[in-house]
Amino acid sequence: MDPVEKNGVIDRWVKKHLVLYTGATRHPFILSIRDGTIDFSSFKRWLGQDYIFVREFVPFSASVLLKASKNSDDNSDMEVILSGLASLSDEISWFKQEAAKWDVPLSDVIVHKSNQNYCRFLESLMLPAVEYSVVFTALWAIETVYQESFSHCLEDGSKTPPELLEACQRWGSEGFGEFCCSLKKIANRCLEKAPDEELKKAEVTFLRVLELEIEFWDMSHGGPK
Ligand SMILES: Cc1ncc(CNC=O)c(N)n1
Repeated sequence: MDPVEKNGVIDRWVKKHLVLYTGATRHPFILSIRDGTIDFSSFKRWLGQDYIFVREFVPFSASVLLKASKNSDDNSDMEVILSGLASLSDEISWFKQEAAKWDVPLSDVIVHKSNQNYCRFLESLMLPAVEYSVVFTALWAIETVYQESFSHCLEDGSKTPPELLEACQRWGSEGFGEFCCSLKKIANRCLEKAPDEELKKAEVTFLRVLELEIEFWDMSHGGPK
């Protein structure tokens, strides 16, 4: 493929896989937050499981940072990833505080199968052999699903319960949106230079993230286990 055709790879993939993308970013769980019908027990289930996920997401982000320091041709990549890592520290504190507020005991959360699958997938991406463009695509997709989902709950006309506004602002804020925009630019730059085979791998990884995000929402939204 010539370089011109590869421009805006991410936008092309989002368009090409719009049904799955929308499935992840407009999931019934998110729509129930937005229309105020959410069952708080679902939110609590999500909170406990996401705390475990985020703890696994830290070493994943660190592995992307390590790959940036070795492979990237642009120094600013590292700064973007580092700022993401720094906010994860704050995020872990938030989860603990929020869990206390909702009486969710984080010490004895049983890891749900869907969460376990997702964490295993992150582990597989941490292997040194996985290309920078592939892991960066995953990083962009993971963050963007949350950004698109939670910002939807803050739009005009949404009836998000006040108790959940803080959670929505964490990922739905303008600042997080800008962060995702920076991730997208870097992902596009890496993908433009990637050989076709690597590009294919990155696309498959993108689709896998979307599936895993949908399963994660399903787990939160579903009835008691
Ligand atoms: C399942 C899942 N996907 C994406 C995010 C957002 N990234 C870090 O917080 C998250 N917390 N949980």
